[in-house]
Amino acid sequence: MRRLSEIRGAVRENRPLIHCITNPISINQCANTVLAAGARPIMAEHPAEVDEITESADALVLNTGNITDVRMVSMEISLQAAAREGIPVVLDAVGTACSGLRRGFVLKLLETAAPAVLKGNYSEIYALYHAAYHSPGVDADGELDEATVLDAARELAKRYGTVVLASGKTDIVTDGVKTARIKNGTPQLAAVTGTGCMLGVLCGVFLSACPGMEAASAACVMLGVCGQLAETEKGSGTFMVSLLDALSTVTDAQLENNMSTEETAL
Ligand SMILES: Nc1ncnc2c1ncn2[C@@H]1O[C@H](COP(=O)(O)OP(=O)(O)OP(=O)(O)O)[C@@H](O)[C@H]1O
Ligand SMILES: Cc1ncsc1CCO
Repeated sequence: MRRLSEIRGAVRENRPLIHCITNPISINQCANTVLAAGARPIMAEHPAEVDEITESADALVLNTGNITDVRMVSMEISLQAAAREGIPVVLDAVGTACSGLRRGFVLKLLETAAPAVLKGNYSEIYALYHAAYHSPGVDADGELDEATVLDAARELAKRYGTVVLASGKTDIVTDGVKTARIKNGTPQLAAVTGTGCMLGVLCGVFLSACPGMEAASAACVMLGVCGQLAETEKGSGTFMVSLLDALSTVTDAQLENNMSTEETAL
């Protein structure tokens, strides 16, 4: 992986604009995550303005956590604008394991234009590969093992010509040939809502500075290490505040010293 310090330095210098069409559950913590990383968020979603806004952005993040008719139209318009202008896209496939509507919509977007990064938790990525798989809710099904998800992620990466990020206890990032496993993190990240969405916007931030494999791996290291630094016995509220504190204050040395990654080429 290119040095995380170089990627972060480029972000802080360029202050990229990150257009996010996302869900109201985690929208505020996502905007703050983008700011903490040194970039600028814009969370616009009106269909009549998103073409213009995507056109002026440095990366686009589409998150299906709370799709509505309006957001679906806006995401299609923005995806077309990004493809036309060569703007990198993260497609965060939230809820694809629990809803046929979302699954069909994400597959349609994937056919329209390959995103730089296709992201989801283990269940969401597996559901995009295996049509019959279903799991209730937006959290990952604890029964899915890493090897099974890695196979699905590799196949999806090859099929759509994208980088796939499957998040979980060990995050998997693959382009279908090379694979990175990031072992940073804490179970507290899964005990508060929206940390997967935060991971998605961090991918968008880093995509403005480097290609998909590096951007997705850097995002996993950043969120995972900051989660470790934020660990607390006080509870979920304090953890979320400490996580944002860590995202905005973490040093390159802390990231280098705490990162736990393995890279393999098939
Ligand atoms: N058991 C765990 N141990 C360590 N880190 C974890 C664990 N579970 C999840 N994480 C980390 O939490 C972050 C979010 O991943 P997760 O797979 O929980 O997302 P998600 O299910 O999409 O979350 P949400 O739906 O709440 O946005 C990632 O950085 C991941 O590495
Ligand atoms: C709880 C929840 N429901 C839809 S999106 C979301 C935030 C985490 O994905």
